[in-house]
Amino acid sequence: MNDMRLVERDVDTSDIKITARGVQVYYGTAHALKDVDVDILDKTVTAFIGPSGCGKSTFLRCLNRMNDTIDSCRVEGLISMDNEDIYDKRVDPVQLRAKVGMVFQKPNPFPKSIYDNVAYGPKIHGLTRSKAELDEVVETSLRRAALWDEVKDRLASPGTGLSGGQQQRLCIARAVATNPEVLLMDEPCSALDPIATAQVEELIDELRAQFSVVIVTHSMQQAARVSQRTAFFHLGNLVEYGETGHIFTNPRDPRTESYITGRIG
Ligand SMILES: Nc1ncnc2c1ncn2[C@@H]1O[C@H](COP(=O)(O)OP(=O)(O)OP(=O)(O)O)[C@@H](O)[C@H]1O
Repeated sequence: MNDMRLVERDVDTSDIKITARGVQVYYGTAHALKDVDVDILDKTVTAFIGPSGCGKSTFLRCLNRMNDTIDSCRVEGLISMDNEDIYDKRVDPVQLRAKVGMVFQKPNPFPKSIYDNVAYGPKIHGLTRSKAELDEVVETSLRRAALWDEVKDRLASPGTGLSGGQQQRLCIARAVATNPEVLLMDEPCSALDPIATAQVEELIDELRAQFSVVIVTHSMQQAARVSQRTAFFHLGNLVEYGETGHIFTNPRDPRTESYITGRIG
């Protein structure tokens, strides 16, 4: 961990965007997540770290109800965004996922043009009134994802024809096109080379000016580089949560220390 570049960035806000209280997740009878309490801050990057199978992705998927799509999965407890229960019967999960966007481990552009990949969300959610407005949203989103200059002359080409790093930035553009309030990223750089990883990390830092970003990562260096808050999970428990610099230099719990020093994992 000696080469880790610990960046002590200020957390710009203390506004809480998402609150979780007593969250339990079961897959059938298997208890995957146990009594998780956490406050996720607005305009902040929060990293979820921990050994494989500890429940990071499961908890991430709770935050936009992606677990609803898994038949065996049951979520208990309270998760609220801006003080509204996201599991309330009146909440439409499709609308929720426009507000809480997600980028997955493997870039997964739709088999459509670059333009249509980005235009898809605004179209289905009726966010634009004219072609000119939609064009503008597509351009702005591609610019926010630092991809515009590379694709502006081939917007009609298939998204799947881009490089892996470009495809992941296209997926980020697609996620930001619906103007989300939270962006969830599940190991977004694991399929990328170091250059594309650096581009996505830079982008994450820029995106947090506009909204809350939650990232699952296996790379502690990445967590230290991009996040201001870190949550360490172990065996389905949220063991420790706090400022990233603090978690990496002065963890309170011996399990956190063992993980960051490479003794468990
Ligand atoms: N769809 C599923 N059906 C059944 N069990 C699942 C499912 N998804 C995850 N699990 C189980 O829930 C537990 C937590 O898994 P999860 O994928 O959330 O962990 P993780 O920390 O994200 O792991 P990794 O770092 O390997 O991606 C594991 O025991 C896993 O086997």
